[in-house]
This record gives sequence, structure tokens and C-alpha cells, in this order.
Amino acid sequence: MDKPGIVVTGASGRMGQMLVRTVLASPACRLVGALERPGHDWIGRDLGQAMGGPALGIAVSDDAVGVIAGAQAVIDFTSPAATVAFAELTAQARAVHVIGTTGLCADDLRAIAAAARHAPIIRAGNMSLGVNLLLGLTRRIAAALDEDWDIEIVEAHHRHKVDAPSGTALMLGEAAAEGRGAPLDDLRIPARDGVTGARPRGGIGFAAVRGGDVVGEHDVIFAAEGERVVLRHLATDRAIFARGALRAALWGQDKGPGEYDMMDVLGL
Ligand SMILES: NC(=O)C1=CN([C@@H]2O[C@H](COP(=O)(O)OP(=O)(O)OC[C@H]3O[C@@H](n4cnc5c(N)ncnc54)[C@H](O)[C@@H]3O)[C@@H](O)[C@H]2O)C=CC1
Ligand SMILES: O=C(O)C1=N[C@H](C(=O)O)C[C@H](O)C1
Repeated sequence: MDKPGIVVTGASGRMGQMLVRTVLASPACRLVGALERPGHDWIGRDLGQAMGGPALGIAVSDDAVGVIAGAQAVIDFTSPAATVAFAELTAQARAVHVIGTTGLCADDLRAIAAAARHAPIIRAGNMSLGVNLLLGLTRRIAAALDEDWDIEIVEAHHRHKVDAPSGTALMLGEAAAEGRGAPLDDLRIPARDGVTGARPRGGIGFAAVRGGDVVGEHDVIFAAEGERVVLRHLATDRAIFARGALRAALWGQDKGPGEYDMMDVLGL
């Protein structure tokens, strides 16, 4: 059987370019298309040349219907609105949709769930091995410690990031809430600003730092009287996310319709 053909969406983006390089370097798949948003100045240009290298013979396109129709997998790190549209098109093509996009709202998640009735969708706010390992540790530690231990999640990202808390921070928060035996919505402490009053016992707090070129840093802090436990993940190279996403696209090739995450892909 032919190697799976992969389409990268948002091909000019920070993750898009990293994904293009990762797919091209893999002997297990072929790059068959690159999508950008209508009006982007890469549309119609050769992808390799637009990235500052030799020609690849793949023109960057805004024809999502036509490009996705020829794919076995779509790797998508774009924006929530684009991802919802790609979910429907990828499901129509019965291809695997790997979603790295964060900042998705409840309506977006419902649309993605509807698309997953027709084809596999693998979605995670963080595709790295390290963060997915940290999810299990966070759940276990939160389950072992009582409410004398306050849980705070602190994340830092580059100045261009548009959503907060990060997708990873929310995943870590969900893991901590699961350890505490309650939904995150019940435990989440609203963002602090002004006279907030004392910290609610048992709540889970979030704080976001934005600046410079930080790739992604996450601390899960368990703080009690007299001691603290801190779990930390530092991403220093976006290649970790791209490798995870490609692994998910290949893993999904023999999977039936449904929603999956990186814990499924990694067997964690
Ligand atoms: N799950 C994970 O492991 C990771 C997730 N992310 C998430 O991925 C997303 C993208 O991040 P970056 O690459 O840093 O952003 P970026 O802004 O550099 O790239 C996004 C790209 O998507 C393109 N785009 C927007 N609408 C489009 C459309 N309708 N059709 C085609 N392309 C479209 C934009 O033009 C842009 O080139 C964010 O939500 C971010 O949080 C980022 C890193 C890791
Ligand atoms: O926008 C980013 O850059 C990142 N986004 C993801 C998130 O929201 O957690 C993953 C990673 O931290 C980088």
C-alpha cells in the first residue's frame, strides 16, 4: 500500500513550517498538500521556495476541499474557526484529522465531535511525550494529596500566543481535577485581578505569562503549609509537537471513526 499522503494546514505558521519539515523528513509518509488562509501571500507559490529552500513541486493552496480530498491525513495547527471547517472536510474525505489547535470553545468541540462520527480525529492541546506523561503524574499526585494542598498551574509562552490559559494548562487542570474527583469547571478559579479575596480551598488556579520567544513552559504547583511539590515541563523546540502530530497521523490510519487523544496514540 502507498505511504499515507499528508496535508499540512496553516503551512506558513510557526507549527506549519515545522510540520512540513517533519513530514518531508519521514520515510513513512508523503506530503501531498499545503493549505493557507485565503488571501495569504504564500497562496500559489511553491511551498519549498516560500520556506526559503528548493522547490518541492507543491503549490500552497487555499482550496481546502480539493486538497483534502486527496489526503489520508490532515495535520492542523491553525485557528479554532479554521479547524472546525477542516474537521468537516476531513471527515467527508474519510481521512485522519490531527488537531493541535487550542482555544476551542464548547461549540467548536461539538462540531468536532460530530465530524468524528465519520472518521478518526486525534486532538490534544499538547502533542509532546513529556506533557502527556505529566498528565498521568498530575492526576496521581492530585489524587494522593488532600485539599490542604493548593493546586496552581503556571504557563509561559511567546508573545504571539492568542489564547490563555494554554491548551496544555487546561489539560493539566483537567488531570488535576480528575485526581480530585470533580470536573474542572467546578474547581477552576477565575483569573485573578484586583481584590479577589482569599484563595478558595480545593480550587485550581491558572496564571499565564506571555513574552519573547518562549516555546512553552508549564508548572503544576502543589502548595501546602511548609512545603511545595512542582511538576515542570519545558519545551525548547517545536519539533516535539510536530513529531507527536505525525506519529498520531500514522497511528490513526487503521482506526475507525471516533475521538482520540495523544494518550491513546502513546499507549499511556
Ligand atoms: N497541540 C500542540 O502540541 C500545539 C498546539 N499549538 C497550537 O497550534 C495553533 C497554531 O500555533 P502557531 O503555529 O504558533 O500559530 P501561527 O499563527 O504561527 O500559525 C497559524 C497558521 O494558520 C493559518 N491559518 C489561519 N486560518 C487558516 C485557514 N482558514 N486555512 C489555512 N490556514 C489558516 C495562519 O495563516 C497561520 O499561518 C495554536 O492554536 C497553538 O496554540 C502550537 C504548538 C503545539
Ligand atoms: O501556542 C503555542 O505555541 C503552544 N500551544 C499549545 C498550548 O496552548 O498549550 C502547546 C504548546 O505549549 C505551544
